[in-house]
Amino acid sequence: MFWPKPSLRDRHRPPLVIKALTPRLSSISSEMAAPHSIEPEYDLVFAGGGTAACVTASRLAKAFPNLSILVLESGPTTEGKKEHIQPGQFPVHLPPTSKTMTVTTSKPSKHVADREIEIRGGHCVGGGSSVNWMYYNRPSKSDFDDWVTQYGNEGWSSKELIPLLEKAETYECAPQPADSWLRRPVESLFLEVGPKVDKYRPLGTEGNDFTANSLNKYCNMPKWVSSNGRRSDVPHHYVYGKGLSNLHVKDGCLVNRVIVEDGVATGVEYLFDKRIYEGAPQDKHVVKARKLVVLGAGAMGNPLILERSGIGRKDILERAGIPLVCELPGVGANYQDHSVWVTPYIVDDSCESMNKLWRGDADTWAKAGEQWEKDGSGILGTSSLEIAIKLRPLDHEVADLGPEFQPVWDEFYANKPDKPLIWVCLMVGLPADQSAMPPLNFIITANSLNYPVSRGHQHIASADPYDKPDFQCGFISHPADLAAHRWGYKKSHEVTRRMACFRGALGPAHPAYPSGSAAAAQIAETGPAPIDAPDVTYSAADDEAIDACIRNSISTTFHSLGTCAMKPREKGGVVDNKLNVYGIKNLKVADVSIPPQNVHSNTYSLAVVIGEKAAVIIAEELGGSL
Ligand SMILES: Cc1cc2nc3c(=O)[nH]c(=O)nc-3n(C[C@H](O)[C@H](O)[C@H](O)COP(=O)(O)OP(=O)(O)OC[C@H]3O[C@@H](n4cnc5c(N)ncnc54)[C@H](O)[C@@H]3O)c2cc1C
Repeated sequence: MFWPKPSLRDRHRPPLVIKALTPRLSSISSEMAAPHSIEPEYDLVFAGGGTAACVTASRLAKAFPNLSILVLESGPTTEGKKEHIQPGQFPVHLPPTSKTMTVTTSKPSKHVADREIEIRGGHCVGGGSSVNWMYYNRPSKSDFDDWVTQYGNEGWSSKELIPLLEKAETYECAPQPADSWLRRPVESLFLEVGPKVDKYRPLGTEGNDFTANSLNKYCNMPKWVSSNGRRSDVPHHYVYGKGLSNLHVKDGCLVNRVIVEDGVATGVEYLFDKRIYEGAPQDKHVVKARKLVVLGAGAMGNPLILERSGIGRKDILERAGIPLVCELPGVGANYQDHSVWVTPYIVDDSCESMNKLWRGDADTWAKAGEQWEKDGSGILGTSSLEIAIKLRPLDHEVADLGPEFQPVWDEFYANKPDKPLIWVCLMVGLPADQSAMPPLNFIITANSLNYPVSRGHQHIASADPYDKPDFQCGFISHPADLAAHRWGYKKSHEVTRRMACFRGALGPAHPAYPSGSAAAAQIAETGPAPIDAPDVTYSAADDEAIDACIRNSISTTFHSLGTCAMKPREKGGVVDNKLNVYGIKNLKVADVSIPPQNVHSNTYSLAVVIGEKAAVIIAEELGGSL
């Protein structure tokens, strides 16, 4: 969810790297010269073997046993590896040295205090589903319906997509047993204190029901973790061991470009990824696709493959020396994420947390490992993201967000009651390098903006597939986004500072208020405020301090999307409602690069539903059904 890099003027902060956990990464053989033998031709070829691609490919492989399907994934395989199975291990994928994640660095921008923000993405079979934080959050109905009413994508309404999402769902969200480590005291405290602090926002039971009923309630949230404590990733549930002999998933295969002949995609060019298979020869190979090429390289990968194939904005291709095949200016535009402001707090030792595990404490690892082996329970069996509130300003609160936000409210939110503005979640631990910090007990609250107005882009900088792209995340470049984060922080802080376990805000990550203000006095407190204490009052100068802190700290939820938008070509679209790339036959895109507009939820569920929908579309075109 976050992995903030200190700003240039904030170098004193510790580098946020979980060094202690790094050695646990599995090592990947560097000796194989030709890691795979790949046939010269398949019926379908997938470029990228992430979340959505694995869903689509496996559904089709099962429904059409005579169809040969190749999936080329640039990252390593995940089969049977504990770091992809044990939920509590998710932070091991985050360090900069990780081979299971890519890091894409956004160019510095004045909106984020000239910082370079790093965005991580899954880089392994299963993509994000194999490394993410497993928080299960569903979009709202209107999120899908907007794709039809605003962008003309027939077939993508909530009525059509929700059954597909439910088909994929196997998670269990029944109440947890009393002795479960899930819903620990600190989380119960948040759920208990929240409704007392804010009389308009009660305790709820279902945070995830597609409608306005989920909003403005303090709720338990489900996770992509099964009752036996296993990560619900896509490959272990759709691909590995499923007897799909016609589905060939090859790891360490980096797709360079799509081969287009006379306007038809006929295959892809790939090479063995030297980051996975060190020393592998770097010559390029071609594999033909008899029927279809499907891009599933995600919001970060697809624009790069398309542009290297000559499909994209003319000036970008010219700059990289790539001949134009199809002019499609929308490729790589429209980049979106859910920007997040993570605020750490110190809590007392009564709060059982993940901190010792994530600091690499050997004893904690040994005990947690033993317990997990026994029955999948304990801290290795959870991702520790269990509760949330989806905040939507009430009518009397909208004015508090200020004049920059009002037009956005009027245009986007006012008539869509199922759209929250910010979701706040609490994590019982600080998933970052704590080696330079005192061994205190930390929790974090994370305030994520659901529908940022700000946009970024992802483009190639050259024709070299290993080159760093020209990436701009665009965070808080629109003032309404800043206003929304400011409001969300004030709301969640009122709850956290009243929890009995509260022992202070972790200084550098919170605003540096001007001395003498009420906010400055409050932020220095080292114990809980009474439930009936007045809310903090903020002066204009305090708000400026908050804004500065947001610019200095804002980060990513790793929910990159929208860079190959499904909308009309003349409006910057890249694919039509059947996922066909405009201007090229036999080429589709199927993953979270296609949403024309954001959804409020975390994006694993979105990737799965897009994968399911893509399978339905392709099955129909193949003359069958699922
Ligand atoms: C650290 C992290 C935490 C997250 N936490 C959550 C969470 O708690 N809950 C939630 O709902 N969502 C979460 N997400 C988001 C969610 O996992 C992703 O949005 C989703 O998995 C994206 O699916 P996708 O199919 O679009 O792309 P991906 O799953 O990213 O798949 C794209 C694949 O393509 C491969 N690829 C890229 N370029 C090439 C190329 N040229 N050749 C071959 N292969 C290529 C990549 O290696 C990758 O495996 C998280 C994501 C991350 C990274």
